Amino acid sequence: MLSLITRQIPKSASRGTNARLTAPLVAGSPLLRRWNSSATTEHDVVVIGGGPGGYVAAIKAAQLGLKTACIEKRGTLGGTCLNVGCIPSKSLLNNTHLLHQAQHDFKKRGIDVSDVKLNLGQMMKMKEEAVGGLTKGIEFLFKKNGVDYIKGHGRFVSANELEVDLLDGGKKSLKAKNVIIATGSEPTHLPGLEVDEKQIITSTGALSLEKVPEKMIVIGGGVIGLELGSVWSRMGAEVTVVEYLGSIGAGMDAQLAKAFHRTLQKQGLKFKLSTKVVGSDRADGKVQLHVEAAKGGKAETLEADVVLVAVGRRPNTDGLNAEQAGVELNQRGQVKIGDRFVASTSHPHIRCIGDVTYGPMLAHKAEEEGIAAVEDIAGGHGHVNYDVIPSVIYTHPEVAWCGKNEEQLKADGIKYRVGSFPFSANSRAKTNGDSEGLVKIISDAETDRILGAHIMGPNAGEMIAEAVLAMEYGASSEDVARTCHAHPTLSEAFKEAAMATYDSPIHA
Ligand SMILES: Cc1cc2nc3c(=O)[nH]c(=O)nc-3n(C[C@H](O)[C@H](O)[C@H](O)COP(=O)(O)OP(=O)(O)OC[C@H]3O[C@@H](n4cnc5c(N)ncnc54)[C@H](O)[C@@H]3O)c2cc1C
Ligand SMILES: NC(=O)c1ccc[n+]([C@@H]2O[C@H](COP(=O)([O-])OP(=O)(O)OC[C@H]3O[C@@H](n4cnc5c(N)ncnc54)[C@H](O)[C@@H]3O)[C@@H](O)[C@H]2O)c1
Repeated sequence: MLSLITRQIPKSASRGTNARLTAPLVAGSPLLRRWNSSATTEHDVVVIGGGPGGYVAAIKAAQLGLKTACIEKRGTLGGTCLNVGCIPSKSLLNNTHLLHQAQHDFKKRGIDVSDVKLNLGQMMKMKEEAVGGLTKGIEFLFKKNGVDYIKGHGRFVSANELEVDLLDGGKKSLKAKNVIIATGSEPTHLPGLEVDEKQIITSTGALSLEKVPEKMIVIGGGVIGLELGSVWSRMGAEVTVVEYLGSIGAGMDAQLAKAFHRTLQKQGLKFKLSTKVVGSDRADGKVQLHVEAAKGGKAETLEADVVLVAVGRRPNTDGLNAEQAGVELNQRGQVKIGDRFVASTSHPHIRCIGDVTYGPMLAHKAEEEGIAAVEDIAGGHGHVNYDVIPSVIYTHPEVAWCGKNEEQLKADGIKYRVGSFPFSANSRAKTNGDSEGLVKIISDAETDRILGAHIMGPNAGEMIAEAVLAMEYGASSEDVARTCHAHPTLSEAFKEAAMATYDSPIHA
């Protein structure tokens, strides 16, 4: 029986209503006429920052008929994500995966290739082409939607006035009825390790190394460390990940974190968990990294050609002069926001979204917030359901999750049931010879509502969309298990894991 209770709007909705825009803005609506009839040349919305949060907000605002400008200092649009984040890292992840397959996997599949070699220059060129194409694509979207793209560094002069140091010289002043701060984040540095982006690097340097280092140390076993550690390991570097905590994966479900750790070890990555970095030296073209047990004790020195510092990112409000507009930062440097993304109690027309404020530092989270903030400005009800924001680590296998993990539910005292299904019992994964990992679904012990989904496996990043949709609509595990899934697909593993929460799966 399908449980009716699970069809209700999730009580998890944390801001606004579940409907995106309860009062839709259509051409000719009084709200739009009010914006359009404004005689002044000031902008209705000025967005500071052209990353996924900022550029999406700017396009949405223009689509809603608001006169919009977006200030970006980088010289290209797309922010961290398109320029030095999601996109270039995924290009390298995809191509190094293919390289690894060609070198280590093709033979067993009956594909004989010889002399497979890395052409690093060509791989980087393809990455740059992907970045160039996509960033220019946003510029095109700005033109198409009539967003004024202002290239330069923006700062507040007052709550309604901004000044821009233009990239090609000179200054420009803008008046704004509404401002959206979307200035993103920057890599966090570690004291005692001076970043030069050649030997001691951040993720930005790790996307553009000119040769494969023999030995690479990655500080931080979170998302960046594992993705970019995998990239360079596949290209032939000996990679050691030094992680302060006792597990990898920056907060993923503990069972999956253990399985993932074993898988990455099998792929050749080495790990030093519960280990902290206490200093570094440089000599003879090498970096000596001094580490010791996190809780004190055994000390040792590790040596590497390149050290990647991947210990998190910090919100970026440098040179924004935000205090001028009553904007406050918390202890972590994040812009404090209240309801509806409002960033200044004295000036409610100033909003803030994306990495520079609370929440997971993810491009899709920034985008959702960008749209919701603009819908709020336009008089609708912007909404982001923070309980169903997916996370993906794009290694191979991928790891993806959404909602709560077992540790969080235990801490919250919520009774739950777990259903798991291994890809080794999924016909498509077996046929593809790519069956490492599992799907794990956690549902409420009383209502069967899905509370969390955790996947390690091929294409986990695509599969998690099913969990996100199910959770957004408040589905039960049984709803998913009784939904027909095509055969043979990896998604059948998702169905069987759902079945396993309340019954026995068929194929395991
Ligand atoms: C290596 C790496 C890989 C990543 N991979 C993924 C992934 O696969 N999936 C995912 O969801 N997330 C990923 N992320 C995270 C993602 O990039 C960020 O969450 C996302 O870019 C945040 O968007 P944003 O718009 O808030 O900020 P940003 O993308 O940081 O954009 C902010 C922009 O504002 C500009 N700016 C700052 N101050 C000013 C100013 N005063 N005036 C004018 N312009 C200014 C900056 O130049 C920047 O371009 C990755 C990050 C890194 C580093
Ligand atoms: N696929 C993706 O969605 C993706 C990819 C890359 C980055 N990002 C985003 O970028 C952000 C930054 O990524 P990240 O990997 O730098 O941060 P992270 O928070 O994911 O991981 C940082 C890791 O470094 C460890 N650490 C912190 N200080 C340390 C120290 N002194 N010594 C050793 N270990 C230490 C932490 O315990 C943690 O495990 C993340 O919030 C992530 O959401 C997302």
